[in-house]
Amino acid sequence: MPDILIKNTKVFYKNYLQPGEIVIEDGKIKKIGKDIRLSNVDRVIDAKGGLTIPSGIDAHVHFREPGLTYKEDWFTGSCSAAAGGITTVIDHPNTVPATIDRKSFNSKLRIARRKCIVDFGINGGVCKNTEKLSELWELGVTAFGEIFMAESTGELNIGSDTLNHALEIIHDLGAVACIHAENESMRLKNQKLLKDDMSAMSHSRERPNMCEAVAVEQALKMLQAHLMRAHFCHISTREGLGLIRREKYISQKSGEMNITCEVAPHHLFLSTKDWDRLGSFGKMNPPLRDRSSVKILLNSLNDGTVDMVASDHAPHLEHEKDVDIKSAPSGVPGVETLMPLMLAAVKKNLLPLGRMIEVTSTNPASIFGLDRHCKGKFAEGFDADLIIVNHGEMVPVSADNLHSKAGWTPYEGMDAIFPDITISRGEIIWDGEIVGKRGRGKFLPGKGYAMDIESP
Ligand SMILES: NC(=O)N[C@@H](CC(=O)O)C(=O)O
Ligand SMILES: [Zn+2]
Ligand SMILES: [Zn+2]
Repeated sequence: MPDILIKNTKVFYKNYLQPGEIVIEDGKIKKIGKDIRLSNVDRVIDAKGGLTIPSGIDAHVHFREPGLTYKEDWFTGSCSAAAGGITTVIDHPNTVPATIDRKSFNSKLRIARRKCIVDFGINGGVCKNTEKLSELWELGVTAFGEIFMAESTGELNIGSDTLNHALEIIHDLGAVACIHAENESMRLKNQKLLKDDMSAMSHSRERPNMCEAVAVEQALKMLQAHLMRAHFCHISTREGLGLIRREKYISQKSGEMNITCEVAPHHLFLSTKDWDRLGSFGKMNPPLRDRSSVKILLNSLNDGTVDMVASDHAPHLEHEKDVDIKSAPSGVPGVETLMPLMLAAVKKNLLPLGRMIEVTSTNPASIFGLDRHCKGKFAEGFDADLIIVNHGEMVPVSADNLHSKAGWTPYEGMDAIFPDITISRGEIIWDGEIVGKRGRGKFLPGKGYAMDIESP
């Protein structure tokens, strides 16, 4: 018997927004159609004329567990995801311990399996552990990285020799390298020059546009040498993006390389203008950028140069952030507001709904191989990972309504459209409150997974 029939809804199907109905059975989309008559179904959801679209896949979160659970843990992080319409996350390795070998990977996996309410992948860390990368790959990491070219939370940054060596190994494994591109020596120089500048804006100056662009260029040179594919995390500048655009154009012609990139919502919806309002709460890496980069990021999301949006959900507590700009940790929470901000952007005609679905679901699934787990496609036979947006009205973001342990948001008061219902593999996990069970989230192993290697 089918589990759910969603009726009286609009779907984005075959490139059109059209009235439709969806039947869900055994966690999968069984049928998409119109006027579907079912004699027997467990539950009928009346979407009241609202939208039903794919839920989000957030390929860049820091859920902080193990080690930093006072900031976030797999349960609170995943509740935050569910309430914001995200049903798959990929966790990044700068936890304590960092996810850099069998032991740390297995312990993170055990915790996530016990606590996570959405489906998840785990990325492998890259530091001096180059001899451990193949074992991490076989354990089922989704991808490698973020690989830190400059200092950020967790001190996992590596020099160019190690990076080059690691890229070679990752290429041989057939895995994807995710790169945090900022140039460390330029940052260090600026840090010295700016040591007495206590303005919040000094963080943007310490890591200027060129700091990203130079690192992107360095990384691209290495990738060219290995003829390998890679993914750039949170690209934030017109200069960095310009280099990626050029590379994409050339490699598309030759078919030799395949570069993808993401932008973070804080680089799309905030800018250096927000330093005044946010102070040290606006500190993240790469930093807030001026309006000219912000505009280009949005255009590039529309024209296809930017492949996806990922939150870089990096929670720190209020009291940790509420200190001077130099002492504050970098990072802002964002997994719960990613889809709501994007839906509001669609409503404001900043991008079409179809493109939003591509950059929040289709593309992250294909880039990180989650399509083999039936993710990222609104089609019969694929996982029923959906959000229902009944009302679709714009509401101001309020930290009081969010589920992260961070307890604050850089988007306070900004327009957003939150999902009324989030469905993960056919189960309602959010309907105004969290109803998904702790530990229901499924581990989605990467392509290198050799099942027998994992310890019990
Ligand atoms: N973005 C940040 O400023 N911080 C991230 C790490 C990172 O993505 O660089 C964190 O984990 O806190
Ligand atoms: Zn980063
Ligand atoms: Zn990050």
